[in-house]
Amino acid sequence: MTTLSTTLAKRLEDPRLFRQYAYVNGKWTHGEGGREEAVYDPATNEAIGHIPLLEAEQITAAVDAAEAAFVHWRALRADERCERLLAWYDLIQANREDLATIMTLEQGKPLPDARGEVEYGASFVRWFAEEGKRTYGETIPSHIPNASLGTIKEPVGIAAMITPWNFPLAMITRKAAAALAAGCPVIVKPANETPFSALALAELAERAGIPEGIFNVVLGEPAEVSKILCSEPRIRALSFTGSTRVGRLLIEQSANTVKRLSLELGGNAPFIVGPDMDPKEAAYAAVAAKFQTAGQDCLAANRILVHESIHDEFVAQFTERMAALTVGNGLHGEVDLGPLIHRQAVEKAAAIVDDAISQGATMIAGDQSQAPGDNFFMPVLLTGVTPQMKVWREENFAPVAGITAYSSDDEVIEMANDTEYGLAAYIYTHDIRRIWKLMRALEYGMVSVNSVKMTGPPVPFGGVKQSGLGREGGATGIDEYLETKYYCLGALGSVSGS
Ligand SMILES: NC(=O)c1ccc[n+]([C@@H]2O[C@H](COP(=O)([O-])OP(=O)(O)OC[C@H]3O[C@@H](n4cnc5c(N)ncnc54)[C@H](O)[C@@H]3O)[C@@H](O)[C@H]2O)c1
Ligand SMILES: N[C@@H](CC=O)C(=O)O
Repeated sequence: MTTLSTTLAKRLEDPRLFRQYAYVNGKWTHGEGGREEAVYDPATNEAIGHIPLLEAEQITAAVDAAEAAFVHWRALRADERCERLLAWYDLIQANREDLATIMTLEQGKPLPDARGEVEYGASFVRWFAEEGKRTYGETIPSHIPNASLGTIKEPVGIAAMITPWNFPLAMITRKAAAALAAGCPVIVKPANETPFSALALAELAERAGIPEGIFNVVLGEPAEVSKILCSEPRIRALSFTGSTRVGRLLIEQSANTVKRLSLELGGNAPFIVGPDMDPKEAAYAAVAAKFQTAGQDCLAANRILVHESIHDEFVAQFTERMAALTVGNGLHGEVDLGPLIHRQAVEKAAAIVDDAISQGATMIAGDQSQAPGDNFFMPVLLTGVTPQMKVWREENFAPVAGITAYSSDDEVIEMANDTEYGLAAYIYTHDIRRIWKLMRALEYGMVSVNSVKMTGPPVPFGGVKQSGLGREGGATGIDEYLETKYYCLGALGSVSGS
C-alpha cells in the first residue's frame, strides 16, 4: 500500500479518515491476492492512493459477517438504532470539511459542491434515523370469524449496495441509512473511481458505535464483486445507482436468487420552457440545471426544449450566462465546473458534440483549446438539436447543452417523452393550465416546476421506464428494506364473549 499522499496529508484535519483498505466485519482489510488499483485525482491525473481488490472468498466473508451481525442488529429497539444513526450523522457533520476534501480529490467536483453533498448525504442519515421509529404495521378488519388480522414490518435481511462515482457519499447514505434504520446489515460496493468517501463513512460509522459486520465496504473488480453479490442467496436486497446498462445486467444476475431490487438508473431530463417565460430567468435556471457537477448528474437538463417565440433570446441569455462559468481544479478557489471523471468521459463528450454537428446542429460555444487539463471539458452549447442525434438520445453526462425549439404544448410533450428514460423533468412556465397539463403528461418519476432544486430527504426519489425501480428517501424509502408479514390470529373468541 502507498502511504497517504502528501496533498491529502496536508489538507486533512483527521488523516484517519483516509483509508486505503476495505472494511469488513469491523476490520480494515487488505486484498489476500495482492491485487490493488490506483485512484486518481481527475483534475491532475495524480494517484491519490490505492485500494485493494478483494478475492471472492473475502466478499463471501463480508456476507458471513453481515449474517452473524444481523441477529443482534435487528433485535435492537428502533430507538437504539436511531441513536447510533444520529451519532453517525453528528460525526459526518463534524468532519464535513475533511469529507469534502476527500470527495473533491477523488471526484473532482468544486469544494463548495462537495461540502453541499456532505450536508445532503448527512441529511438522509438523520431522516432515516427518525423514520426507523415509524415502520408501522396495520390492523385488518377480519373476514374470518373470531380471528384478528394484521401486518408487522420486518427487516428484509442483508442489503447490498452498488454506487456510482458522481455522488460518492450521498448515494451511499440515501440507501444505507434506510437499510440500517430498518434493521438490515449493509455491504457497500462503491465505484472504484471514488472509494475513499465510502471508506471515510465506514470509519465514522465505527466511531458512531455501529457494530462490526453491520456496515461493510467491499472493493474489487466491479463485474466480479457484483456477480458474487447478485448470486449470493443470503443477500436479500440489492440497491444500485448507476447506468441503465449495468442496471439491466444486475437484474439478470439477481434473477436466480429473486432479490428485492431498487434501481436508480440513468436520466435524460427534458427542460421545458413555456412561451410566457422571461427568457433570461429561464436561461439562468437552465444553466444551473445543466452544469452542476460538470453535467455528471442524473438530474442534469439533457434536452432543453424552448418555445419558438422566445428561442433566440433564450439562446442569447444562455450563452452569456454559460460564458461566465469558470472551469478548473475544484480545490483551487472558486470554480463552477471541475474536471470530468476521466479521459474516456471527455472523449465521449467530444464524440456526442461531433455527432450533433455532423447531423446539422450549430455549436454556439465550447472552445476545447481553453480546457485547463486532460480531463476537463469546456461547456458546449448546441442549437438545432434533433431526435436523431446522440445528444438527444443518450444521457450525455457532460457539460454539453442541447437546445431545440418547439411550437405547441402537444409537440413538446411528445418530444419530452421520446426517450427510454423517465427520471426527472423540468417545466418553466407560470401558466397554471400548462403546468398541470405537462406535469400530468410527462412520463417521469419526478417533475420540478419553476425550481432547479427538487431533491432532499422528504421526497420519493426515483424514475419510471428504464430509469429504475423503487423510490429512495421520503416516507416510503425505508420500505425498500422491509418485508410485510401478515398474521392471522385465529380461534380468539368473539369480543362479545361467545
Ligand atoms: N437515478 C439516480 O438516482 C442516479 C444517481 C446517480 C447516478 N446515476 C446514474 O449513474 C450513471 C453514472 O454513474 P457510473 O458511470 O458510475 O455508472 P456505472 O453503471 O458505470 O457504475 C455504477 C456502479 O456499478 C459498477 N459497475 C460498473 N460496471 C459494472 C459491471 N459490469 N458489473 C457490475 N457492476 C459494475 C461500478 O463500479 C459502480 O460501482 C449515470 O447513468 C447516472 O444517471 C443515477
Ligand atoms: N443529484 C442526484 C444524483 C444523481 O446523479 C440526487 O440528488 O440524488
